[in-house]
Amino acid sequence: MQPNEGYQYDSGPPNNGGQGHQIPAGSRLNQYLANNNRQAMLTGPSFGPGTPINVNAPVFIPKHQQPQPPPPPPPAQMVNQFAQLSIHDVPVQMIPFGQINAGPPPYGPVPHMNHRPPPHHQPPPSLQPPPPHLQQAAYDRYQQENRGGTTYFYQEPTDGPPDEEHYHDADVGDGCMMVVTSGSFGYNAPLPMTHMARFRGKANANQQTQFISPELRMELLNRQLAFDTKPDPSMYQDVPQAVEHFSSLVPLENTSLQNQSQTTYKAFSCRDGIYYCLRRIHGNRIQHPGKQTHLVEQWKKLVHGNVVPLREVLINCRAFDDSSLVFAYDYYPLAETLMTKHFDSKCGTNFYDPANGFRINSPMSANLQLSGSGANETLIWSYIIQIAAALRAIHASGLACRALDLNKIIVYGNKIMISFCGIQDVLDPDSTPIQQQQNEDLNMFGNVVVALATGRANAWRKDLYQNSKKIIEDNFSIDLRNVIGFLHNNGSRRTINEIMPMIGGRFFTVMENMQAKSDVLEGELSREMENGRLFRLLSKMNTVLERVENGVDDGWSETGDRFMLKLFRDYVFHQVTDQGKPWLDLAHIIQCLNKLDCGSPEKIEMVSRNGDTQIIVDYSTLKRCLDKSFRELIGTNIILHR
Ligand SMILES: Nc1ncnc2c1ncn2[C@@H]1O[C@H](COP(=O)(O)OP(=O)(O)OP(=O)(O)O)[C@@H](O)[C@H]1O
Repeated sequence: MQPNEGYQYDSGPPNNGGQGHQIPAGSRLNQYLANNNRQAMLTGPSFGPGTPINVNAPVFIPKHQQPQPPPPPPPAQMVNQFAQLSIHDVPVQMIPFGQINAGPPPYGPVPHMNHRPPPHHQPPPSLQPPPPHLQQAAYDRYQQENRGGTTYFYQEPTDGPPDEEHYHDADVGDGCMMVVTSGSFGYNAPLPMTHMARFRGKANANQQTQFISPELRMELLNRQLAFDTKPDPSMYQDVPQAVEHFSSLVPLENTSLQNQSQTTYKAFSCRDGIYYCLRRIHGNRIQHPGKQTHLVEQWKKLVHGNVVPLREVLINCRAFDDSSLVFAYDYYPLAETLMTKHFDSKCGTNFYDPANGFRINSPMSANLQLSGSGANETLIWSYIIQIAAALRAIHASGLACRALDLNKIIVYGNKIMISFCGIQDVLDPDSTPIQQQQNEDLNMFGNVVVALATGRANAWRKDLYQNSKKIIEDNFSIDLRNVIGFLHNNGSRRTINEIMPMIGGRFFTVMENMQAKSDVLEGELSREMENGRLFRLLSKMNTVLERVENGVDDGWSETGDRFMLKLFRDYVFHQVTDQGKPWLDLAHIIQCLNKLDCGSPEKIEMVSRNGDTQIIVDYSTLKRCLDKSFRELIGTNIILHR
């Protein structure tokens, strides 16, 4: 290796029994180091060998220089601290569905990495595919049980993870990996399910301050799982593989019922790689596209936080063996309707797997329960404010919702959104004046509030209304009664803006709550943003380090800039104390990586494992080494998948 600008090295120290290389007193190097950071030398801890070098982390001690016999294990405190910061390191036992079930293979494209290990690179024994008899044994370990129409595959209890990582059965959902429901629902969840269940372990203080909060993480993981669900094609023979540019259709409701006129699916768009919510209108042929769909463009332009955006309309679509009308909306994973949330939950026919947050409706939920717990007044006001905001935007765009009921309002996190807008305008182009249609929206809005307040989905019906009024008078504030009275007052001309004075100060409460949530999320985002940056840096480093060959250059990883990076890797991750104990400190790792990322002028001392080479180098040089090596890689024979 040639000396390079920005770093120096000497020819390597003699092996002096773990004392490291002594920098000669009076040498220019010693003076340089002494002048540079005198203060740190006086106060900083000396972990390194021999002369206390002015670096802000212990010097890497080559293995053969460590004192013999091998030191006792590091103090529990240090190890624990590091372990607490790591993701659970318990080996996760995952057996692909294809190996536990003689049925169809796992669905969806299995990512194929095309990884070709070099000839001398043997996978560790644990990664070798198990012999057939062991595969059978793996299959045998899975028990099958039918509970309430849902078939669970679960693993017989084994020795389990180490004590400190023990999860209660409820946490891992009986090791449940695969959920098949009777009838038409059979979702094959991807393998990460098992490890996601493990994330449910209690977070400790360190995790809470340094990483995303466990509740939010679980919520996001659950949503991710919903994105990843794939349908079982053998059970969904009537669901097409593709609908124009949409593929991987997953029913979001029971599609096997008789006489359904509309059904909903999650689908993946090959155009932009995003999931959408498709609403199919069965057997609907559009005779005059221009006339019937002229309001679609206006709906597509409507952008509001409480309205699910309409993205596309497919007319006369043949994918379902008829002429269907398909509306594509943004997809919100695990969103549920107000009907499901407040009226369905007690009937017990919805399936919810607490281990992975996987939620589907079972076929039994077809018989909707019309009574439920409803909602309390605070929640109802929050809904009123959000629905009013949505209607205000819709009406201001010269449109009317025309279909507003408990099934058309979805709950996503702590916000609610009006879904499936625009369908009515295409199905039933109406010549009624828009004010009248908007007035009708207010009536339907009133119905929703009455239903939520009374806990009966049809409480607004004429024959039940007197009784409903009585319940509301007995249990809710006069302000809420006034709002309902205003929304149901057909006698006068009304606009949605008139509801504002009735909402009054409650508006600020809802706004403050949302602001608080957004602050929390922003805080989480800023932490994760830093993690993402360091992850990219680590990925870059690891693609370069220990690469067996780069094109024709066999010694690529051991020479030049890569040699520097290897020493740096040891400096960052493989530090030991002067007693030879592993020195584990996440703060050190993060600090080093941050300095590398920004190319700090600060210098560090790196020592090769055999102790022959000692290098003083600044981070900016290391950054150049990394960038240059990575450029060399992508400039030669690497195929980049973006
Ligand atoms: N934009 C969306 N993103 C994700 N899920 C959605 C979206 N819009 C609706 N859903 C979900 O689609 C499912 C279909 O709705 P649901 O089955 O309640 O309606 P429906 O029974 O078809 O209503 P209706 O009785 O009016 O026909 C619901 O679980 C709902 O949460």
